[in-house]
Amino acid sequence: MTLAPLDLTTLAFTRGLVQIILAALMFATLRVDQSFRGSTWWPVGFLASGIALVSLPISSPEHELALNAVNHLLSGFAWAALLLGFWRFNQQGPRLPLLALICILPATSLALWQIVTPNPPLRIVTTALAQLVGMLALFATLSKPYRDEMRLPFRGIQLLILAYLPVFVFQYAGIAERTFAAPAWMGASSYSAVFSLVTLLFTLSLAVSCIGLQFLRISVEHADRATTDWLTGLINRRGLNLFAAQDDARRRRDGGTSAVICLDIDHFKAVNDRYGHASGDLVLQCLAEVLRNDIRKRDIAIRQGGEEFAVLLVGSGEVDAMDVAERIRRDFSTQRIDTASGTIAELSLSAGVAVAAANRTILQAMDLADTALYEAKRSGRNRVCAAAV
Ligand SMILES: Nc1nc2c(ncn2[C@@H]2O[C@H](COP(=O)(O)OP(=O)(O)OP(=O)(O)O)[C@@H](O)[C@H]2O)c(=O)[nH]1
Repeated sequence: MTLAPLDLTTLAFTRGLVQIILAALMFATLRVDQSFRGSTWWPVGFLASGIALVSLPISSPEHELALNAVNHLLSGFAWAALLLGFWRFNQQGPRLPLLALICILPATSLALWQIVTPNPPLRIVTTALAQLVGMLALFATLSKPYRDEMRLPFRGIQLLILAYLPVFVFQYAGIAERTFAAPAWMGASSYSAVFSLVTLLFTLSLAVSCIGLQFLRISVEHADRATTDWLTGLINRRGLNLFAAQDDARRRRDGGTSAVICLDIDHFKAVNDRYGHASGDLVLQCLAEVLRNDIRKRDIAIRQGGEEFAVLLVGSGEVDAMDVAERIRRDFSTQRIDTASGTIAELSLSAGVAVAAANRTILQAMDLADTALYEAKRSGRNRVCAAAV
């Protein structure tokens, strides 16, 4: 049994059309994302590669150079655009020398063909090299996802590249050496047709992965926003519940304590009344910054709402928590905030501290810290009180 030879040019044209349709689909679906991180370069890459393939069957002796140029330059640019998209998506800066190499290789191939000597193997190797460099650079980029949620899909695309790479190398090395190692039951042109179809599958999977990644990013950012306070960038009350549950589980498992500090700006209403609501917002942002500076990386600063804040000190006890609360109180009191209505000075806050242990959850400790905070307000403000045990 042998497979009937397939028309390779028609297959390449079909692949090109599919890529153009995929690019249009990407543009349409990814328009929902306002930041367009990565997304604009991805469809640009698929579009460029699609146009290069669609131009293959066009035969016009007087425009041969132009057609060759379109085909070569676009295929290099397509990989450069795809890579740029992944770098932007992964929050990495562009590596310009690598991009230049990917664009220059097919151009060199074209120049050699047109100016030096038409040499089919050299032309194929040089052009394929650009795609190979692009693929390897993409593989390397996917090894370092910008956040944990992307690890699994990135691994998936790496596997895709690993599966496609041998087919790619085998095909181009075979053509270049003119030693086509197609199996006996499959004619040489059938093998090329299989290669073409595998390439189509690879391209399709890559395009679907790009769309999937973009939607994953949007949903991850929505989830972030749901647990983040928009004004200060701190964790909000909903986020606190998640971290509190995690910390409770950790302490049940490993023992030890964690501490919470509840904080409330003193006479904040007077600040709003005197300097305006926008200036009040600056004070809230200023306290958020003080909190960020005064706690460790593993601790969590929370804006509970209004001018009420909290800090979860993971693995800490009361003595440490009292020190941190005192430091925050002191640092906040030295802040000066310039506003259109004058400089806001004499800022102060009150704080209450409590400890969560095996028999007390973070949220129960928060209630106790709140009572201690009330005590601090009642006894004159601008002070830190520990919860009565
Ligand atoms: N600028 C600004 N003000 C807010 C925001 N959320 C709540 N507030 C204001 O915070 C003020 C809280 O006032 P109070 O609860 O009376 O507390 P206070 O004036 O700080 O008094 P004490 O806590 O007793 O020292 C109110 O005037 C609210 O309008 C916000 O997001 N931005």
